[in-house]
Amino acid sequence: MNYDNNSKNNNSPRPRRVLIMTAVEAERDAVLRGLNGAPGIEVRLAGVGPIAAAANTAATLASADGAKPYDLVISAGIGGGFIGIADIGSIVIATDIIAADLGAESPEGFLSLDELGFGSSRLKADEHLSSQWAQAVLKSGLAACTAPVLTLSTVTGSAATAEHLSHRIPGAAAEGMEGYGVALAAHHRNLPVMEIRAISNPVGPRQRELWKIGDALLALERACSLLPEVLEL
Ligand SMILES: O=C(O)c1cccc(C(=O)CC[C@H]2O[C@@H](n3cnc4c(=O)[nH]cnc43)[C@H](O)[C@@H]2O)c1
Repeated sequence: MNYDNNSKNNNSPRPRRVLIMTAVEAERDAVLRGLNGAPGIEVRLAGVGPIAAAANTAATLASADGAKPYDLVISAGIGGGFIGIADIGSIVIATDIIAADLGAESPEGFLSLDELGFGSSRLKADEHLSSQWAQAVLKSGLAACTAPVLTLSTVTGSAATAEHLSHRIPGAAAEGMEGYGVALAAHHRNLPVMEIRAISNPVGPRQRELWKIGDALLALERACSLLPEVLEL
């Protein structure tokens, strides 16, 4: 990817037109409140789950063909946090975006896409921008970390599955349902990608009534308010 850029002190070129994909309207509205009209960043709905997210991101990227293309894609939303790693109300910014349930079961255990020889279930997030954003979030007073973020078609709903995922993907801090779909669409166009998850619930036994969606949306809004400066837009 080539930007004409004057970005300071890094190897990543500075993005000029940024696409943020959220699953649902409440997340989109939180992101928009945070951005507060910042130029150069557009927010679109991905729908829930990796399939809708891939299709809608690909369509949105294609719609820019012939016009000014996007040059950075971000998957943003609330998510589950792995217990002891990412607490409710904290922010996780992905180092790696991993399709954690894409593969095959076998008597010996789960086989990923990589192990099956069909490609990779792990896509790298833009390292520099992700780290800059996490540092800015931390500096603002919110808890934040960079770590692998899992994408699943099925929200984890038991301690056994949470433990299994943690064991299979060491260091995973959060899970959501769209990141890999958004990232794959960006990857097919050689575009850099990031994923941010504001933690609304622990990964584990399903207790939907205990999800702190308001806290997570507020954290998402605050993190997104820092994005224009991080991207030097
Ligand atoms: O009910 C509401 O007001 C509301 C507001 C904002 C978002 C929602 C959602 O239900 C979003 C679904 C979205 O959240 C992600 N998510 C959240 N927790 C998890 C999890 O533990 N595991 C996987 N995904 C999670 C996911 O990306 C969904 O698309 C409701």
